[in-house]
Amino acid sequence: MIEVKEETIESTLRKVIQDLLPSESRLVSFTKRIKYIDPLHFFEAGTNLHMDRSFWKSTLDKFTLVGIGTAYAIQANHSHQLKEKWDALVQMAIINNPYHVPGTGITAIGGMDFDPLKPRTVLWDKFATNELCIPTFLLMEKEDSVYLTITVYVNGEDNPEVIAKQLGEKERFLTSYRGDGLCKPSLVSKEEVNRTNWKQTVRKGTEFISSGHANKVVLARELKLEFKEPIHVTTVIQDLIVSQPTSYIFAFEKAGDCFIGATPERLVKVEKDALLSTCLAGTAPRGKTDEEDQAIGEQLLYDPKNREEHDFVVQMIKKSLKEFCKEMQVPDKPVLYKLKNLQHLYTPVKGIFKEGNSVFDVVEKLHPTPALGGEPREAALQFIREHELLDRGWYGAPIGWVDSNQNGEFAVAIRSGLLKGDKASLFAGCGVVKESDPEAELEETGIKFLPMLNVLGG
Ligand SMILES: C=C(O[C@H]1C=CC=C(C(=O)O)[C@@H]1O)C(=O)O
Ligand SMILES: [Mg+2]
Repeated sequence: MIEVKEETIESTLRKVIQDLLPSESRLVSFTKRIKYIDPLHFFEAGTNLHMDRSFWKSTLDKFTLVGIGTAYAIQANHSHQLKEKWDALVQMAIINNPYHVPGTGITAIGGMDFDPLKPRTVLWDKFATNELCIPTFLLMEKEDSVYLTITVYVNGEDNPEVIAKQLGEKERFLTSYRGDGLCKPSLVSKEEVNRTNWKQTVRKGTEFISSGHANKVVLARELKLEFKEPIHVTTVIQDLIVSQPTSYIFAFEKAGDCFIGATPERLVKVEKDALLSTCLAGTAPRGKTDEEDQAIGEQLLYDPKNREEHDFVVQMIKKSLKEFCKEMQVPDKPVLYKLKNLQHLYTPVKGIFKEGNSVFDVVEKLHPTPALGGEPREAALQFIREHELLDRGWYGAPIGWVDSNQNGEFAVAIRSGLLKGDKASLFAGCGVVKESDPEAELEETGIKFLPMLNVLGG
């Protein structure tokens, strides 16, 4: 990667393009600090330019990314190819970024299939098996500082003046847009897909476990929704930010379809040499009063079935992260993680990241953890592939971002749904262990639909 400093887009492009052969291409990026603008205005403005959009927010870190358009998309059949392709691209890139803050310089946002071996249905036809999108315009907000990175893929025959002018016009539109046009969705129908069959699948899961084939299998189901008019994505994001302040809010749009959610589950965060991960499994509802809520929480903390579900995740993450960390801190007991609609057992993991590894290596090693796949992984995946009546697509898989300075964060895409115009599919799963009761697991998945269902007017 070549770093250049203190030039305009046009002068940088001119120099880069004149050195390229007609058949050669380069990614060129330019980061600057801009005055405060509302990230949701910027996101909404993207629809008017008919460009795909992406969104990521970690409310706790006061960190937001909004991507508009696609300067370059990395698609791959296998997740390990993402890293190879990303490294090759960044190595050749021309990066003009005087700031050493995560989420500046070339930054990509993306996700992947939960299980690339499960045959696809039309539901997810717009989404690649693995995809990283490097947006043309990327807004990064940290605390109250806002940065804009403009990235473009040029070849030796491009005209620097024309490109710079077009980018300038779009930038002015995106950064000056003020209309929010918020519009609440009106739900007209709701269908729990295969509700009865799903309980039978859970029963099959417990039999599979009792007969010694696995210890845990995570099974998911789908809720189909229909609306009066196409769902307004910006409104959904805004409502998720307000209702789920302790979750990551994400949205990834592809040719009009949008995968969106509010997940509490961090898979991995890498910033310089600090690594963070999360074990999240074991669930109970919130109480209606403080006393009831505390009592439910206490019960969850000591409930053997939920502790077992949780412990498989802790053991696996601990074991998997050893090779990546010089030091690691993992508390030996979970605490409660409270969300608006439910509470979880939670064990945070902290480590000192060993040099020479990347966030992609960790994602590949961890996915799927027993919070989404099961234990042991292969037997659980085989069971899910054969018996789950659902195309998970990107649900339950890593979703997140990475930048050219090796920072990045991926969450597990749960509490999510796929919006397709005036229709939506929501997904929710639960950890099935030997003692699982199908009716109780059905109820648990029912609560897990709520973060998305509530903001969609259900
Ligand atoms: C699979 C989901 O949740 C996982 C994460 C936390 C708790 C879980 C549980 O208690 O079953 C699940 O393992 C989902 O929300 O769709
Ligand atoms: Mg559970």
